[in-house]
Amino acid sequence: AAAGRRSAAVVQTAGGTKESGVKEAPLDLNPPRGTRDFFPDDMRLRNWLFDKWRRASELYGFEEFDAPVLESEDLYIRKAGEEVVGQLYCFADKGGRRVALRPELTPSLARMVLAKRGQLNMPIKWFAIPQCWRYERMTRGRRREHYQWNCDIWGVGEVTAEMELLSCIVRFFESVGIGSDDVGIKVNNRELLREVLHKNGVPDDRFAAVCVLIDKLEKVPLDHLRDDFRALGVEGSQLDSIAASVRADQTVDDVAQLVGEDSQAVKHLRDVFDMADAYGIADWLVFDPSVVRGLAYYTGVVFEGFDRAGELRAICGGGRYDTLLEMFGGEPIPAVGFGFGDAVVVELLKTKGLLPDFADTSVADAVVWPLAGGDETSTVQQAAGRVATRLRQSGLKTDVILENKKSKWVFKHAARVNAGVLVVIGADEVAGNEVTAKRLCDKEQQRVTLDGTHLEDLAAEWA
Ligand SMILES: OCc1cccc(Br)n1
Repeated sequence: AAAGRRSAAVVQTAGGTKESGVKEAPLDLNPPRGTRDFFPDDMRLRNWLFDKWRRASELYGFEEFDAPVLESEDLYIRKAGEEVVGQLYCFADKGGRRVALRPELTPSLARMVLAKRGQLNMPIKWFAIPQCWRYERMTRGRRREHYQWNCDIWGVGEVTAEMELLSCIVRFFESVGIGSDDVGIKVNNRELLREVLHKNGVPDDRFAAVCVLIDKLEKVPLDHLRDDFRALGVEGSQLDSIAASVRADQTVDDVAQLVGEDSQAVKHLRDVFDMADAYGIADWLVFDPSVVRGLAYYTGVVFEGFDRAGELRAICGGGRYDTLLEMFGGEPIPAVGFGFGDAVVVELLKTKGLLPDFADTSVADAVVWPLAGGDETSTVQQAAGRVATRLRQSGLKTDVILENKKSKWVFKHAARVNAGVLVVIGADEVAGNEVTAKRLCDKEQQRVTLDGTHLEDLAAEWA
């Protein structure tokens, strides 16, 4: 098709292809707006991050799962005014079905649990690293996709589930060199807000939508949201009292005075902080009654990782969502989980000088170089294929020089892929059923017979 753009455009039609002679616009070489290409250097960092996420998950006994990136739009139709729903990347497919690129993973997980209800060993401790999507007007220049590490525990109503998740997050941070002086985790309990709403006469069916608005208070002044609160029937002194209850500068004792020490919400919060020491995460946790997170379905403890320098957006977040299955017509199962995006944490690692250095990545242990170009090209290239196959079967990452290259190029390439040994095969070597192995760190070399496993042994030693 690119060739077609240079001469005459070749277009695919129902009856095949035809020359149209019409010059098409040059192909846009950028990825679609808001998306990223991952060239090998980018992929090395992504794989490194995902590996750290996977190791933390497996350390805590989570099992990996996944679901389609494309889901029925119905999974995300919620009326609480959430940003993630307002930015749904949705469309009608060729069958006229309303579908959406998943903006988050939890609804897919809920669908899977409901589908297998009664057949799953509970509790579920599952993790995934899905690519998630949103369709945001690019005026804000933000991404439309990110990879988000998710860990979820289903079937446990106890605070122990929250502790598993919070400490799993901390272990990840520690595994990449981030400490509790760099990052904290704000912890709150939406049940507090529910109790405050009850005290202020706000009907329970307004709870989710009020939480979504309260979440916006972090970025938007209360006066800018009064109309939205009024639309929910929350206004005047009632609103001021609710806004006062979520002020960040309060302790658990302060809110206990507000809602009563016998409050379940206060008890659950105290349990989290009381257990934090046992999990080695007390230094990381900060009570913050202003944190409610932006998802409508959270019902209990919520939490949010933040950089203590206050320069970045939330690093991760999550919470308890005990009634989500009711949204899908099922009997509720207690659940708690978090999402951890791949963007902010990389910014944090950059500012802390903690990004890994991949310069020494071993792309190949050995490079096999057939001295092609003469009458013997085919012979030496076949010999190279046999030698490379033997080395690969012995477990050595092996690259082959695929065309006639000058020595300077070959040595530069071998250095770029950080190979330890160069195996040279010319007509002489073929005739003697040998190869010449060169150790690249000091240029020591040996003629090695291809009989037996001498080559594999030496290459493994020199790789
Ligand atoms: O954090 C909300 C979100 C959802 C999907 C994609 C991106 Br980028 N961000």
